[in-house]
Amino acid sequence: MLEGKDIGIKFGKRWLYRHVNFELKSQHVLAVIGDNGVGKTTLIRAILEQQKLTEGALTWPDKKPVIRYVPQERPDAQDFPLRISEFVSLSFDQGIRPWMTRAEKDQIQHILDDTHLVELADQRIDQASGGERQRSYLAQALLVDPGLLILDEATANLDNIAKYELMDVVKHYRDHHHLSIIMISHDLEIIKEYADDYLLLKPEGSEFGQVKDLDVSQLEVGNQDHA
Ligand SMILES: Nc1ncnc2c1ncn2[C@@H]1O[C@H](COP(=O)(O)OP(=O)(O)OP(=O)(O)O)[C@@H](O)[C@H]1O
Repeated sequence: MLEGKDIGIKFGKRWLYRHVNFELKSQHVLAVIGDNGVGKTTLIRAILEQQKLTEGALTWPDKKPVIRYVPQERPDAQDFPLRISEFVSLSFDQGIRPWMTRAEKDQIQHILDDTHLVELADQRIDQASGGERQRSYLAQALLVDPGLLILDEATANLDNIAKYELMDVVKHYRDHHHLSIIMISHDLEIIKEYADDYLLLKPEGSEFGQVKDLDVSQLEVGNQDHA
């Protein structure tokens, strides 16, 4: 669904990387990995058309899908005393209509159910736990039924139970809603469990392949569990 061909990004005189090649297959999970500062988020910004490539191209062989981006933390979510159900519903474009239709309410209910948030629907998001907040960001992203979901270190601050809970929801949507996923992660266990392919970014030459063939010895030791 997405092809990156000979991508290079340069800031000033410094190349972050050159000759980056990868492919995101439909309903696959692509893990983008690499050391801190190598340019993982910059590549995501390029996919979101917020960053120009210096060379190479990103192409969508079919129609470009609806894309939703889930970051590690959303400081804006903390600024308003919204209930989780209200936060999730912000994805709807209601225009000037202040109420939700029956169909929209049903969709919210469905997504809250899938993300295990039904009992927390009236909880304020600024008072929710890290795992509950991440599931709320995910629910908001999934509400519009995207074709591509981008997770930017979405599990980095979560404990073992919460991160597997979150990724199981993502996996369910991948399997049942024709969803493809790009995830930035430093967590090798999560990558091995949930990702199909990997793109290892390195200034001296990037590598794309299947996770089952990933040689973990070349990754920075101790970098797995933090952002
Ligand atoms: N607009 C910009 N102008 C100049 N330099 C930039 C710009 N955007 C990013 N950089 C630099 O590019 C490098 C890569 O940043 P990026 O955030 O993409 O790395 P990352 O791999 O996501 O890092 P981390 O794992 O720490 O989140 C950094 O050195 C950053 O300072």
